[in-house]
Amino acid sequence: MILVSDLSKTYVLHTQGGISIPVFREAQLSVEAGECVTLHGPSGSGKSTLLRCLYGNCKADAGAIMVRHGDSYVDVASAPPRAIIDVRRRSMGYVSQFLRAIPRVSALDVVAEPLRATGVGMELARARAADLLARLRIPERLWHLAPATFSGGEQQRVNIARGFASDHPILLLDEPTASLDAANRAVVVQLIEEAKARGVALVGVFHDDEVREAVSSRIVTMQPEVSA
Ligand SMILES: Nc1ncnc2c1ncn2[C@@H]1O[C@H](COP(=O)(O)OP(=O)(O)OP(=O)(O)O)[C@@H](O)[C@H]1O
Repeated sequence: MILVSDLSKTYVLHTQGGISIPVFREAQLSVEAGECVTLHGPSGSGKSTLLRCLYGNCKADAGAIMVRHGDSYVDVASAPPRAIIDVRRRSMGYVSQFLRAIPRVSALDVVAEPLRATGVGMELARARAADLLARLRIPERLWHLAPATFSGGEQQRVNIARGFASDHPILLLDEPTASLDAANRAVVVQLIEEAKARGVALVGVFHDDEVREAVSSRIVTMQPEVSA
């Protein structure tokens, strides 16, 4: 589902004297349907940067990121924005650490939106959204409110529900359980297991050792690059 080859990334801090921060060099990664590959390594080793490159949010300097999109592949590292938007709509979801709350849109519709974008009717999309919000223990009285005023943990759970509501065959998870309690972490582990069973290819970063052990089909270790 994903094939990363020879991917290199160095950040250049143009506003700070052009200092270079090498993050990874000629990184390789492949992810099959039905597995959850975990990126693991010390803080600063580039886990989030690699996830952002996979999603097309961060431009690599060299290399390719072939992502399965319908019957063909798109190289996210070089594709035009229009192609990346289509990959995100139909093939690849992303659960970031923080919810980007949209003013005045209810939690239910925030969660239903990715499904609506793939052509699913409002009623079905909202029913699926309600099911996920209930599983993630968001009280029903909050479903019709915009999540901007929700607690950090509630916002994160809405974000997770949004990621898992869609039927994307690829899902990227950037520390989805960072501010959750044990009961909610267990729900996320369950959702990941169900996604694997449906054949979804997942790539994730999990700081929680127990969650990482529970969900990982494979663990890929990343090491910080040393400046030349
Ligand atoms: N937007 C950016 N501009 C410049 N440098 C950045 C940027 N984002 C990350 N970095 C640098 O790149 C390196 C890798 O950061 P990244 O966030 O990918 O690491 P990580 O392994 O996810 O870390 P953590 O476990 O702490 O979240 C770090 O040294 C960081 O300072």
